[in-house]
Amino acid sequence: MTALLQYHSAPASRLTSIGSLAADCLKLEVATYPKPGLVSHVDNGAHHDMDFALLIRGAKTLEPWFDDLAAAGAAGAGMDRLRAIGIEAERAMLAATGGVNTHRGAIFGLGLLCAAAGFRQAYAIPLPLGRIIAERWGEAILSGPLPLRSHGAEACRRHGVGGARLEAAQGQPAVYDIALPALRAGRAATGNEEAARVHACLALIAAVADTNLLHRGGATGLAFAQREARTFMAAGGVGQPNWKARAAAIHDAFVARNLSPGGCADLLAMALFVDREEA
Ligand SMILES: CC(C)(COP(=O)(O)OP(=O)(O)OC[C@H]1O[C@@H](n2cnc3c(N)ncnc32)[C@H](O[C@H]2O[C@H](COP(=O)(O)OP(=O)(O)OP(=O)(O)O)[C@@H](O)[C@H]2O)[C@@H]1O)[C@@H](O)C(=O)NCCC(=O)NCCS
Ligand SMILES: Nc1ncnc2[nH]cnc12
Repeated sequence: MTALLQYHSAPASRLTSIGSLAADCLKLEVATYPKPGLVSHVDNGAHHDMDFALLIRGAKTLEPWFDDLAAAGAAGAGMDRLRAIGIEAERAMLAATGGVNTHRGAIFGLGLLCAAAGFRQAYAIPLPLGRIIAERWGEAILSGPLPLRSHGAEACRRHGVGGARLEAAQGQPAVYDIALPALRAGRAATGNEEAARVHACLALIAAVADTNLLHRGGATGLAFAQREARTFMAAGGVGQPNWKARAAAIHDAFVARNLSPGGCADLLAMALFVDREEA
């Protein structure tokens, strides 16, 4: 694959559009209600330091960094280079949000999808983006530096889950196997894009070991969140007549317990990106 890099270069306009699509997907995720415990255009969920405007500001700030990641992917960058850009993007996000971590997980997961999209466009390789991530960067993701004190790393150590790193190294299975089919089923059931996003979000919460839920609520919090989401999905998700009231009741129950599945919010945005990029 590396030899190809000397002879091909990616069309700049297509690469530029990757950052804008990624930022749009982050904005669409925020503009989705009811998402249990999460911030939306309606309320701040279980968050005291974030609101809709702050998350939109965070998303806008990241657009050029997603473009840089796409360009780096197109240029054949290894994980060290992507990590360096990701750390700069984290700094830019924190500067724009007054120090609030709005999108650290998204910089990582969506950033890797952008790098894979750049690579795929540059070499016209018709593989799913998740597979490109796993094959090109999977090993380096798992063997890379581990933050000692991040909430996610702590939750992984304590509860034996894989978190954002393992998801990415395995080619984003929650995006491909859970969120995308749910997004499409939600669309087919309702013809409504926001309802389809709610359906995908609840499907993710039902299945993913979100380290934010573990950090805030421990194993009990994660089990509660998964049980609520599974009951909602088993009753038909957004296919049930009173779906909005039921999803809003789950949202209220998460807020009352201070639970917020920030990882599932990121995975929803990532599914929206793959849905568009691989269409
Ligand atoms: C590899 C890193 C992602 C670091 O990961 P780690 O797990 O060690 O650390 P965290 O800082 O906790 O970040 C992980 C974030 O990933 C999201 N996430 C959680 N579970 C999953 C999952 N199962 N699958 C995928 N993604 C998941 C989640 O992000 C969202 O939550 C953020 C809010 O988090 P936090 O501030 O902890 O939460 P609060 O509850 O609000 O805190 P308090 O108010 O209680 O204090 C929000 O940002 C969402 O995005 C996890 O938080 C990575 O950061 C890394 O290595 N970076 C280096 C740069 C790099 O390599 N970049 C790659 C470039 S392509
Ligand atoms: N909508 C949202 N609410 C809270 N945390 C998030 N992280 C990413 N999107 C989020």
